[in-house]
Amino acid sequence: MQVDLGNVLDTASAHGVSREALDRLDGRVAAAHDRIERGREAGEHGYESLNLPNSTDPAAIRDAVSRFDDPSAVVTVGIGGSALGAATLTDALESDVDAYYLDNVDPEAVERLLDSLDLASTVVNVVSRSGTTAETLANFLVVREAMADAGVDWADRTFVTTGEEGNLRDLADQHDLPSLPVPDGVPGRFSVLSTVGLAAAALCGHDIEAVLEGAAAQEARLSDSLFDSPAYAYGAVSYALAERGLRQNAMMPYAESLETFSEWFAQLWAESLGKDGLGQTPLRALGATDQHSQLQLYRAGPRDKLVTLVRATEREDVAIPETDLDGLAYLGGSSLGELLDAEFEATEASLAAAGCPNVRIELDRVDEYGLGELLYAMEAACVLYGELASVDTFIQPAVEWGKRAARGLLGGGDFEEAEAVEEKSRLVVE
Ligand SMILES: O=P(O)(O)OC[C@H]1O[C@](O)(CO)[C@@H](O)[C@@H]1O
Repeated sequence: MQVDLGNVLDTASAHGVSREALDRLDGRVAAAHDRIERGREAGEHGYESLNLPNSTDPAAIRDAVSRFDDPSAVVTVGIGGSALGAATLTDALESDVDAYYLDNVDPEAVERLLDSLDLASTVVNVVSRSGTTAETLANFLVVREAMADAGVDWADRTFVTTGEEGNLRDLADQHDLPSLPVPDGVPGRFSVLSTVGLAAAALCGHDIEAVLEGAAAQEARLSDSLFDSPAYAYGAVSYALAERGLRQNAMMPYAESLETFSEWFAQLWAESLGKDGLGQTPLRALGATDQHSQLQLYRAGPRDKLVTLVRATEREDVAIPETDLDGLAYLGGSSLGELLDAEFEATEASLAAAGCPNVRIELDRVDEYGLGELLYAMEAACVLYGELASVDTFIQPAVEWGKRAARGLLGGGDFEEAEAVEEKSRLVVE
């Protein structure tokens, strides 16, 4: 995996992040790296996430899921970090096992999915670090009843990943369900390289060892200089641009297989760095598709964005047939992959020509190893950004208000937030 900052330097006159500015910042990167390494050594909350390539035991995961041989489908019931990491892996990789995610409580979508499945050959993979998340537990209760109604022994088809305490742990112990622990010190959004993200991947037959090897390769590149570590180069330049007002980051992979990766990145970047009025808002885009929807804004709208372009340099390809249609000869005989690469490079240059900084991230392939590299590098980039911005990267207190309000509205307790919902002003125009 490589990170190319060239277009940031080429647009320095528009935002000030020049080579000299990066050289000055590199001193702070060294201090931040030192802090991160001390946190990793001590197994501190959050920093422990960066030890996962070496601490996760793929054999234990394989052993735990081995009872489910040859499922037709795996339904992961989890939300946020308890779904997005696994989904990034299974949505990017091919498998004979269909992987689905119940990471929302939309009744129509849940019913549609359950009606479409052969529940007798489906594995239900319930994941919750806290074991108390309302959406996850509600969905699981619905899935469990659907299985019972279909005459399927749900306890025989359910696998759990959760903490030592919580409703889900109680339920797993009560019914002696096969389970895996979530690792200590690893926040949800940093848990893809653990039992949380890898159980579903193992159930779908993916090479989870290769995912960890790719991650370990980027772990080995962490150093006290951004010029030696692709992860730190990305984290440092994103921070430096945000400090200069570019507080939006459009993650734009040029691979359909990486679309879910952008969702995973959005949680990582938003929930980790969105604090104290700071942060960098992640935008989700897809190349080449969003050249035809969002690029106008990126080039000619507010000068407040970094665009991150991601691609794989090796992939399957499809030839474009020769044609005698007028004006299309330039396409005939080339391939969709060549066209996609031309679009990628043209968009990169078009952004730079408009003074919009962009970073190129290149993987060899979208495979287990490449995904391991990418996921780990983005996590390390986020941790470094958090250090440079002096925010607590590993907490997310702002999400609790809404949870209390929703619970109060459902009679799950006396929460002042629920009252605030009731007191909302109304100016309805219809
Ligand atoms: O794994 P859990 O505890 O169910 O939490 C799910 C998600 O909800 C959050 O706590 C936010 O509400 C995320 O940080 C987390 O990834």
